[in-house]
Amino acid sequence: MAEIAPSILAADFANLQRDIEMLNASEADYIHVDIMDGMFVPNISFGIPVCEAIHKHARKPLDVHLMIEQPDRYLEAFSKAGAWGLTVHYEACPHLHSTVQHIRQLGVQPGVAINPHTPVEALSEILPDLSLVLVMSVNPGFGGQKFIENTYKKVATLKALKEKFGYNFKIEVDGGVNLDNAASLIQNGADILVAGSFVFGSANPTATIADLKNK
Ligand SMILES: O=C(CO)[C@H](O)[C@H](O)COP(=O)(O)O
Ligand SMILES: [Fe+2]
Repeated sequence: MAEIAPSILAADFANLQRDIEMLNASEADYIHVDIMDGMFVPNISFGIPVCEAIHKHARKPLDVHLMIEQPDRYLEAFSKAGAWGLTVHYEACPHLHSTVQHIRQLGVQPGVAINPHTPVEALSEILPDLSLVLVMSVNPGFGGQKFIENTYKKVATLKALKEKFGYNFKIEVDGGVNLDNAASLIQNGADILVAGSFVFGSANPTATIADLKNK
């Protein structure tokens, strides 16, 4: 069984409060909040005021995924906007250790995300400092993409490192997650599954969250 983090990116933005209330009443463990700047990724999603608005109604921790360049500029603002966790991209952070320490100093759980082409081994020196490693199972920027199969191997490698060194970080998988790949992801070591379009595109999102949770 894994924890579930539905991605609000796939919600109906004109009915955000309604969709947050649905998540509050569901078996979701977190609300995944995708921030895209049109620079690190080609798409723009939403920013700090929307994160604040989500936080006002959410009764689940906000798992904030920053797909932005130079994220250090905005860590404090997202922390004040209610982030429980702040995940930055390895590919966007030349001073990753400093960025991670900054997140922790803000009292927020630090996470690092890796794109599909980035090997898990690139994180070896930072793993002891992390609460979360987010493995992108699609190229970041858009919901509704096809799951990349190589993700299983990366999750298994991370799990082996956790066991070998006794690290505490959770392994989160983000992109194209559905009921066809959830069980294998969990078997390979995933602790948290992000699902956007599979949840919000289903006829009964509450039941879909429960189905994913009970895998
Ligand atoms: O970070 C993301 C995209 O960059 C999203 O969290 C992810 O794509 C979730 O959406 P879906 O489940 O529809 O793939
Ligand atoms: Fe995400």
